[in-house]
Amino acid sequence: MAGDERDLVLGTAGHIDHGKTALVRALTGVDADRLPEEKARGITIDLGFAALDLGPHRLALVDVPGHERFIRNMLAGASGLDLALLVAAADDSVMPQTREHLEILSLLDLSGGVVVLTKCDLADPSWLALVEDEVRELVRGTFLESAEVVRTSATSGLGIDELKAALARLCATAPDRRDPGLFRMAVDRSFTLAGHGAVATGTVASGSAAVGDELVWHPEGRAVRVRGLHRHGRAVEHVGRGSRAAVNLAGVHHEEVSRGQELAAPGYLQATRVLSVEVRESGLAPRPLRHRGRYRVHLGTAEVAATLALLEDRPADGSPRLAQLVLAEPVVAVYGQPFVVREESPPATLGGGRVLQPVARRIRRRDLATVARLGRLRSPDPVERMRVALAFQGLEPATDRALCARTGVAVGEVGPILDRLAAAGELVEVPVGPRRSIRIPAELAADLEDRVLRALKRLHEARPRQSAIPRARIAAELPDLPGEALAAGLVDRLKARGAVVADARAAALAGFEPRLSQGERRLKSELADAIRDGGASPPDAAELAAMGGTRAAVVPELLALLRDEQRVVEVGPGLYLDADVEADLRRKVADRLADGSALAMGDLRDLVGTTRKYAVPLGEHLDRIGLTVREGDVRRLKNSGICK
Ligand SMILES: Nc1nc2c(ncn2[C@@H]2O[C@H](COP(=O)(O)OP(=O)(O)OP(=O)(O)O)[C@@H](O)[C@H]2O)c(=O)[nH]1
Repeated sequence: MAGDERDLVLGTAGHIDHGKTALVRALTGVDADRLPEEKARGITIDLGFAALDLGPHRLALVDVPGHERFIRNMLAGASGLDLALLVAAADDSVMPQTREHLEILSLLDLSGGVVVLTKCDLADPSWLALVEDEVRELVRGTFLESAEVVRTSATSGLGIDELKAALARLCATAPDRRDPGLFRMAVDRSFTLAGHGAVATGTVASGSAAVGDELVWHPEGRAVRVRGLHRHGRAVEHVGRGSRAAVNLAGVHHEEVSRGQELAAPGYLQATRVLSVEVRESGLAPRPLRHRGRYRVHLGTAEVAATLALLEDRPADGSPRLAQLVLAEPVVAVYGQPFVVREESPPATLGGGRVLQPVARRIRRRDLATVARLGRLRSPDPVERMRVALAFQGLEPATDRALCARTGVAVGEVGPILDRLAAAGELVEVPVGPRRSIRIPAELAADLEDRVLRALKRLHEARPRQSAIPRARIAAELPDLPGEALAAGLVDRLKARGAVVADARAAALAGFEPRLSQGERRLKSELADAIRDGGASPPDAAELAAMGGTRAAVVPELLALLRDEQRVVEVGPGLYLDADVEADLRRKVADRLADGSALAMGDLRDLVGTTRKYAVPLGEHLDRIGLTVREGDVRRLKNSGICK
């Protein structure tokens, strides 16, 4: 939400027992430790939630566990945070999970926060000054470098008002996160509500949802309906970005819903097992990331086993490397989404990064051109990212919503960017079906056109006697193209720039001339003569083949050549009439039927002076070309004017 009223998500971070939960209670009055075991042991095991109104701003507080063993729960809570509340207890100072949480929040790309020295009632001022120095040293060079440091005591109430004031200042000044405009929520908890069914809770990462909306439940990809909504415990009609939401779902059983799954607007996300990413090593990592290393990847609220495929060597400056994550289970992600890489045993946070391709194919390290293209997705320029995403997309159609997920461009800006690219000639429209077309990068269209030209060249070489190649045959030569419409569209583009000559049926490279031997040329004119001399009773296929003698095999090609030269007309399978004879036939039939009369088969036979053997296919030919229509045993003129 822009301007002076905002919904933001703030997460606690810090070592076990450093007073995170007590601080949340002091700020909001809510005990975020809700599990009986948490209360019994006095530690946070899973995520706790509370809301804090700060004047015009509303903060959703996520309280995370500090214990090392529950770091995966911390990671689930840390996804989707805008701001951090990093705590260090005054009597304990900086401890291992203070460092690890800070590192994880840095990897997750948080924009800011407040540092809190808790339990200040337990330390004297000189000690406090030392702890504050240590904490300031810790955050140097991180996103909290310029964060305010506030001293508090949950026991005495010291500093709680100052902390609220600091948080209000932070809400007012934190940079706006761009909202792609489509609903998305990672599920962090699910339960059943008697009489209402499944409820999934989470932090709304983007967009908004209203009661009655249809959403998709991922990674299953099933449609579900929003039956009811709660925001911070109150029934509401809709929830938006930055809210803690409980979504009552129709269409799914609560036992099926679990942490790590997501709810999203239809058409937005697509489940995948391969993500292209950029990844960097954590400064705290005890060992480097390995190519083909098996790790745990934390993405959203999901935690999935994955193999890391590094696509680049380690850059000297420590900047992130291009890589792919091959996941053991499908996940959903969007462009730019941060993730963390950990190892189970011994447990350690090794690194993290952001997603560049939320749906990817495997890329080989030695495929340098593709690796370089992937690198271009790092661009801060949305137009460049769109270009690259479309190049990767190739011929697969993508909706604006899918492109939004793949580029991080807000859904409303996708169309205008595509229009701009099309206007600049960078995108061209090609047909992919009878009434469907897609826009593809001009570069890809040029590559495809090149492939059509090469296919035509191959086909001409294989059929030197054929003046043109049927469009269907050209399409068959490029089996990976989706459907004949695309091949036909590419032929038309080539025709428009004069590289091929084509009609509705067939195409040839511009300047191609069929090549015939002397004997073949002679045979061709003999065939033409025989067909002409046969009049309306020309030689049939067997007779024509017999004329070929030892060259019988090339007869069909020579006939096709005569047809392409419009010297003969194929009136039935293997049955050719001289072009003049065929025109004469049409004229005679048209004249005869001009008065609306009907023509029986015997009449047609007598009219053109042939036998029944020929009259039947001739009649069918006249129907096929639209001159006549058959009504039972007779034919009538379909409409006038066809016969010229
Ligand atoms: N004296 C004093 N004790 C505090 C203060 N804040 C918390 N404590 C105590 O410190 C202990 C741990 O506090 P929690 O708030 O549960 O700590 P936590 O960081 O949430 O712990 P985990 O979530 O399990 O990591 C509890 O016994 C609290 O009563 C404080 O300001 N002063």
